[in-house]
Amino acid sequence: MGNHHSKKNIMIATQENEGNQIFFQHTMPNNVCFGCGHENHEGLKIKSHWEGDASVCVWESQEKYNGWKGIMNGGIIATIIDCHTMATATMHAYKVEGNRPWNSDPEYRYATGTLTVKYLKPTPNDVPVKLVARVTEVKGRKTVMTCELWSNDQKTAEADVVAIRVYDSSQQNGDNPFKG
Ligand SMILES: CCCCCCCCCC(=O)SCCNC(=O)CCNC(=O)[C@H](O)C(C)(C)COP(=O)(O)OP(=O)(O)OC[C@H]1O[C@@H](n2cnc3c(N)ncnc32)[C@H](O)[C@@H]1OP(=O)(O)O
Repeated sequence: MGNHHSKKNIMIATQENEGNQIFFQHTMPNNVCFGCGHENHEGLKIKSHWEGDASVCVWESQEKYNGWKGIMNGGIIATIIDCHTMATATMHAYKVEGNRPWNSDPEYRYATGTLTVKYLKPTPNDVPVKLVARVTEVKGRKTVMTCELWSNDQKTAEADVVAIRVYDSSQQNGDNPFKG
């Protein structure tokens, strides 16, 4: 059992650390989220990483995520922005605490408080998109971010996002709906 488990972890690490790139989501086991969970086999499986102070996600859509034919569905755009920014808020919190790993204590979890997307141009659904998020403010349990969506060299959407820290293992008392 123990061996089986560690083999599985090794396999995940090999598959997912493409090149030497470490993606935020690959340090997050048991993540069943539709947008970013690698345990959600029907999900979008986005992958985010730091490029300096910005977090970046390159994601390739599929035909089933069309809005109008050939144009990416707006809800899917909101979903990838949501997941990329929640992972960014999470990893930023760990980064400012000495870049400690996600599986170290205390464990923090974030949920979307507010997500405002401005759709600027149609986003082609048949070329990879790039998300670029930046933390603009951390205040109490809130992390405020901007996120841009780029298709080729065109910015097709921009978002303002507020993530709220909804779980802190050092403060946990009683039930927490986000701990499941
Ligand atoms: C680990 C990485 C993997 C990530 C995977 C999962 C990513 C998935 C992301 C999601 O889809 S999460 C699901 C969608 N979001 C939710 O279900 C959240 C539902 N809402 C809530 O549970 C509560 O409304 C919430 C926790 C967001 C806030 O309630 P609280 O009672 O904790 O907030 P409180 O009233 O104490 O306010 C704390 C601060 O947050 C601010 N705030 C509260 N709700 C807000 C809101 N909705 N938007 C923006 N700011 C908000 C509030 O103004 C205040 O700021 P200040 O300290 O500056 O005064």
